[in-house]
Amino acid sequence: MSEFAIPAPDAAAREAAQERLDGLVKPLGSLGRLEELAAWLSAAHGEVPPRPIENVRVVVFAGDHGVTTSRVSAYPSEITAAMVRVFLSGVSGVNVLARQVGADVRVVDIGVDADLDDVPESVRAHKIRRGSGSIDTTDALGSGEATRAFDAGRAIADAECDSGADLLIPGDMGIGNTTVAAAVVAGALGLPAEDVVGTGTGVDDEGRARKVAVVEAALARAGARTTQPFELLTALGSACAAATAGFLVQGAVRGVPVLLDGVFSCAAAVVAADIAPDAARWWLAGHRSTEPSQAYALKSLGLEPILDFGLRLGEGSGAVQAVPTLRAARAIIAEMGLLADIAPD
Ligand SMILES: O=C(O)c1ccc[n+]([C@@H]2O[C@H](COP(=O)([O-])O)[C@@H](O)[C@H]2O)c1
Ligand SMILES: Cc1cc2nc[nH]c2cc1C
Repeated sequence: MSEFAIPAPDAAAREAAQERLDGLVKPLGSLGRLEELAAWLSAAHGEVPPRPIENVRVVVFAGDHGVTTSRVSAYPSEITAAMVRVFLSGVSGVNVLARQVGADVRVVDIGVDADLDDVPESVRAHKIRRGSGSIDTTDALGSGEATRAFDAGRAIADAECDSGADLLIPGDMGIGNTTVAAAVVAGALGLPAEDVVGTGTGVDDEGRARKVAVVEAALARAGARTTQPFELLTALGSACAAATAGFLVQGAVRGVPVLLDGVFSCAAAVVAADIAPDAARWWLAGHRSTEPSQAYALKSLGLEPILDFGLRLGEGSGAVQAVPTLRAARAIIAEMGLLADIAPD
């Protein structure tokens, strides 16, 4: 039994939605995935039609990863801290894409390997530590840090829900985090490193081989600890992975839909689903990343991404791109006419 009280989506609303969708002025089932999303949203909101999706919140979890010392990224780790300032100045990729759909973006320093004294205190309020251990040689986190980070993620989701969020999007910023995501997915699902490791920000074949070696060493070091989610986060994850997992679980506790993004949020989702299995009922997958471990994560969660645009930016950017599609799904069930009104008797 999970210790989290997660509400069940409304099965009667889902059924009523399906009935309405079947009666709309179109051939049965012809709006495909949009119909599925409309029914999902009706169940989440407990009403047909579901409410408009107005208050979309992206939270970018920023943190560093000790694996960068093994040259697993195409970019230096200093980019992580620099990008925090870019999010705050409003010119990152996700800032721009979020403005297109009227979504808010908040960045939180969970584990950046720098003292960001110049950024607002609210950004640093949930900081767990500077960086994380290099998982091939040592634990990512110290004792109690995975729980503290998980609770921080829950508190962040609570604050967003308290101020009226009706859709949560987890974003990520962390050089080296595709290596950690691959290790987390491989550890949780029992997969070989070779199958899950991708090219991240764009490493060459040698860079990818270094990533595989790091993940192999990390999995060997973690051993059977991968069977317990908080142990897995401690051994193979990071403060950001744990905080993102807490954010995803708390969205579900609050009954607020969550749109997962790329590889990092999906890796965190696999662990979050181990911690609170019913939480996944409140999650949709925004887009398909180019990272192989995201595909394994989505498969294990039974989620089919809404978009497949070849995005590999992270930050919540792919999920933000899927927001108009979710709104379109709501619009069809709210606004389309009925076939019965035009059909001959
Ligand atoms: O979301 C994805 O699927 C994704 C795929 C590749 C790279 N990223 C972003 O790039 C960074 C991690 O890439 P890397 O190569 O440093 O491991 C991190 O900041 C992620 O947000 C994100
Ligand atoms: C510039 C830059 C921006 C990013 N946003 C997410 N990951 C990133 C990695 C880099 C290198």
